[in-house]
Amino acid sequence: TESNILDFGAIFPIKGKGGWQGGQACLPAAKLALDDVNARKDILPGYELRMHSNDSQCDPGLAALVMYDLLYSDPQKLMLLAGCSTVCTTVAEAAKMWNLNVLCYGASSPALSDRQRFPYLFRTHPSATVHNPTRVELLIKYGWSRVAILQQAEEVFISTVEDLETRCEAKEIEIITRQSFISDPADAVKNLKRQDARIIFGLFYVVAARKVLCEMYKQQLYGKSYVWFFIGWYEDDWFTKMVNDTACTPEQLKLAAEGHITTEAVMWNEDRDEKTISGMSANQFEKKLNRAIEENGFLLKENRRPEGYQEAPLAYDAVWAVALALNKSMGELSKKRDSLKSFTYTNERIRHVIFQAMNSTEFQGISGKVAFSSQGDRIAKTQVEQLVNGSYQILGYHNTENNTFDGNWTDAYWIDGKIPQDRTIIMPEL
Ligand SMILES: CC1(C)CO[C@@H](CC(=O)O)CN1
Repeated sequence: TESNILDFGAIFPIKGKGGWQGGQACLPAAKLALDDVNARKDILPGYELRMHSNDSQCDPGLAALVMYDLLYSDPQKLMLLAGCSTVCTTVAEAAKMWNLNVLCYGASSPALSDRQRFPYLFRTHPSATVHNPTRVELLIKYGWSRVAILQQAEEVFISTVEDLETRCEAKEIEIITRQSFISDPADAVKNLKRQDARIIFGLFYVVAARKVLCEMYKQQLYGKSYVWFFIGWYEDDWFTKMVNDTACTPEQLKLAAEGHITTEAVMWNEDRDEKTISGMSANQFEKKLNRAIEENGFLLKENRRPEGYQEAPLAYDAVWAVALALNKSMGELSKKRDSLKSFTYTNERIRHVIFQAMNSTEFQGISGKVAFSSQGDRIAKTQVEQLVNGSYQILGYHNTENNTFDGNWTDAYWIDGKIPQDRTIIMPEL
């Protein structure tokens, strides 16, 4: 009966033209989690969790319409899930007017870590700033204190670089120059060369990254005297696939790319065989996910994974976080002879009970330990890789909570075995 059903809304970016269409893998993942939590007798006993979803196409305007429809069509929703930074910004900013907590599984913008604008927002997707403690620790590890930054002029990279600069200053690491470009990096790369930049952080989307590689090749800003840090969530063949969107051949891009280091948030539990709260390991989840993606019609086209495959564990764990928070809230409310069934969009008290429950979330998910900071940000590990002989090798993991590199760290590979210098060393006249 309706009385034992708990409803929440979920907005997925599926058929969009721009932005991230990660709903293609995240919606199937969320459905898998729904089946799993409803099969558990020890979670929300006597209740069934039901998800009402729609497509935002990663468009904030459409998301506002979809959210309005979800809120003004029965049954009433207890909270909202969303993906895409632009959509999460719109939904999280508006939802507070309906006393709804929001959980975003696919939003990386640092701007969302703002409790003033987004008082009831949580994210299972880490902020893009999660790379920065790792970037700084790598500089310290290899003894570099003079670095440069090259970034695309996009909001997510601008605010990430501001956080990176603050962290570098705190560790007395000099940022000799910060170059940005809209779509053509040629002049920015020329300025890096002019300033004799050797250790360079690159923050841009993958299409721009290919253009940067080509400029690195043409301007000879690669090889044994340079260390480039790129973002690690581009697809593995991002610099070898045959698309002629740059003036360089794949071989030239590969030459320029050799040796670069990447950082990325861990979204699949690093121990793929570890049992998680659902009883499944990440490997077992992946098998079920592939079947679920096919059943939802997002075929693994010419076995290319649909967009959002990497983030699917974040959506799966988001539904678990909802179930566990509502379960905890139910317990709290029953002590006061109250229940979630008395939630309304004007009821601040129950919103606060759910917020407190979500705020104290901590469980082992498919994406690793799920826990939130005081701004609702996902606390996550990062993975460090290096491109060696054309393929990515994992160097290790960085635990950003205690700021340590995990146990089995593999040292980086340097041409002629020498760590590149961060500046030209003027040898004194002997
Ligand atoms: C790692 C990435 C690709 C960063 O963008 C996220 C989407 C967004 O922030 O809009 C999805 N995950």
